[in-house]
Amino acid sequence: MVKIAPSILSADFSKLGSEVEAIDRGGADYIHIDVMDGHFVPNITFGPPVIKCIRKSTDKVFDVHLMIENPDLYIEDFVKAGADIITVHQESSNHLHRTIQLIKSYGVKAGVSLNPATPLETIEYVLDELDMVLVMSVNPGFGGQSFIPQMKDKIRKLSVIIAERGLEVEIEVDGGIKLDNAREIADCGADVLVAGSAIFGAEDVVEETRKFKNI
Ligand SMILES: O=C(CO)[C@H](O)[C@H](O)COP(=O)(O)O
Ligand SMILES: [Fe+2]
Repeated sequence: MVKIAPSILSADFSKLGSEVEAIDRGGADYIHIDVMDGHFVPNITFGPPVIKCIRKSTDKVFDVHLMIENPDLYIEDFVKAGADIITVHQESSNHLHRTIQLIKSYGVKAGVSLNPATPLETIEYVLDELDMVLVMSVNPGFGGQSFIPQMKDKIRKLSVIIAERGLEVEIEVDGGIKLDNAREIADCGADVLVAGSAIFGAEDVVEETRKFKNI
């Protein structure tokens, strides 16, 4: 069954604890946490202190999506704050293999994310080191953008590569996922669907999370 990872990027930050409790109650598998530094992407969100605070609100898996430059400098801080999966961008690391080893050295899961324009070939030689590949289906930086349709082909191709190589790497897809395209994206081979504005923009966040779980 496809996993659902609501992105707190679109939550009401003035009540972040109760927003996280709501997606937990709705059946979220992962809590997707978007960290932006104003350099790698043209937006700034939050860092380890905020993550440490919301760690008290749920036991669910913290799926931390780092959209930052020099990620190696901050991995330890995110682990200490409560991250379970740490995903870095392929485009943000000069020594991606080293960054992946660093993440795994702390006993947490390692993911690599690809911007829409970045080919799958760029992770060919690190794929067997990974727990997750995060396929960005919008250009990172903001919630509420539209799904880029060409990413369906990318998800399908990645799914075939993972199966052919006999790997256990989850495919997470992030950006522009709504109730009306979620099934189709899952059918392309996605294991985890991120949804931010679609869930937190709804009247009833618990109910909307449940609807995603039931697609
Ligand atoms: O990483 C992200 C943006 O860079 C977000 O996780 C993503 O965009 C989710 O928001 P939405 O579901 O509203 O598109
Ligand atoms: Fe994200």
